[in-house]
Amino acid sequence: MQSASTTTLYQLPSLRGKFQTLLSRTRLFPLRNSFCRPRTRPSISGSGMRPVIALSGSSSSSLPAVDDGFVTLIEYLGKRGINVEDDLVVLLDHIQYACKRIAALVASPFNSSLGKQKGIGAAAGSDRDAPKPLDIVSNEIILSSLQKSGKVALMASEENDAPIWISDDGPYVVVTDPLDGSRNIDASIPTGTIFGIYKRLEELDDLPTEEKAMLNSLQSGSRLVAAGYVLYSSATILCTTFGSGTQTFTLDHSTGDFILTNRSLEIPRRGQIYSVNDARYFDWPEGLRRYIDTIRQGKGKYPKKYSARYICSLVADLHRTLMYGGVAMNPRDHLRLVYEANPLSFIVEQAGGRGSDGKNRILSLQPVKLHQRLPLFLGSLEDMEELESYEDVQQRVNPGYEV
Ligand SMILES: O=P(O)(O)OC[C@H]1O[C@](O)(COP(=O)(O)O)[C@@H](O)[C@@H]1O
Repeated sequence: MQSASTTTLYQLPSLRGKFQTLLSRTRLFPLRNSFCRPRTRPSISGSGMRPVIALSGSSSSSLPAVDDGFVTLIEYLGKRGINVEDDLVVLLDHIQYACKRIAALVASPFNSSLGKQKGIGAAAGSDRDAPKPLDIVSNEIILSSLQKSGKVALMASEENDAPIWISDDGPYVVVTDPLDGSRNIDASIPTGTIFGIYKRLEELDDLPTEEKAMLNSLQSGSRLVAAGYVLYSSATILCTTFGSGTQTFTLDHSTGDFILTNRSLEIPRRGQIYSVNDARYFDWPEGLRRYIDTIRQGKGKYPKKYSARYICSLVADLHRTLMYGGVAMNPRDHLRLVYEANPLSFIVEQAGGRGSDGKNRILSLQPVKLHQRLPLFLGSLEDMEELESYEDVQQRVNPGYEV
């Protein structure tokens, strides 16, 4: 029997009619090609292990020389950079602003008055004057920025049961997890914002709002035109893709700008690190146990003993994996396809890696529910191939864990 994560929208009888209509109205060519100039991957940035500032006057750069050697996010996106559509530049400008506000919030000494943890003060929604948890505040910050951008038709967020329709003529759809890893925030463990950007499906404009909002939110990850995450850690790092490689920008606190630090982040083909919550070992399927036991002992295809690293904060675990290689995983049905797995898989693929549910390429899955959960494996190409060769790696026993 097919699992929920591999059932296509088309196969669900209740949605089949709507999906047929959707398909007949939807252009089938990849939308992202219309947003970016042809892929250029200048060699200035090195392997991705050590981000470098883009220097002016580099002969290998396709960007024009700049006076001081610094390129901001907006300059990078604009006409003198990779030249994405103006609407997308405006949208990214608003998203980066929201993320800077969230960065300030998570680092603020006044957070206790905001109630970092769910459950401090009254639960969200039960008391108008109660302090709100930071993930709810972050959600409001992002929503407000998207509304002000004038470029967004709808936002679908982890924090809202249903997608929020913003504007009939906004050209984009934004999916987001506004503050992932927030369960760790009282300990100042890194957190992150994840976002993915689609084109609004104009073919659906005549449908009732609720219906078109849901169908727009359930677009396959293969239709993403851009995706990104922001890591709130010792540095605040914005990692993006517009379908032509993966770039990182680091927040310069002195100017408030995200500065390009790596214009072509490439994940090593093979790492020596696995990242998983291995307290769950006895709930894992046999294939996953064998895989982890093998690489731990240095008996896998790469004959070195692997190390374990697990922060339990998805963006941080992924960022380290992109930098150093290896595989980051959560084998149980926990992480969400629409606003976590899809944007992050797009980024990983654009960096030369792979995103999978243990069997299928994430970007080939058709979401059927906004908050659909699935096992998630992200990492270096060779590590991912080796892991998937064990076949039985999806954790079916998922009792729900307290911590
Ligand atoms: O409990 P597990 O299975 O280790 O899951 C940890 C994962 O859950 C997350 O905290 C997200 O979970 P929530 O969406 O419930 O906050 C990730 O940041 C982290 O990678």
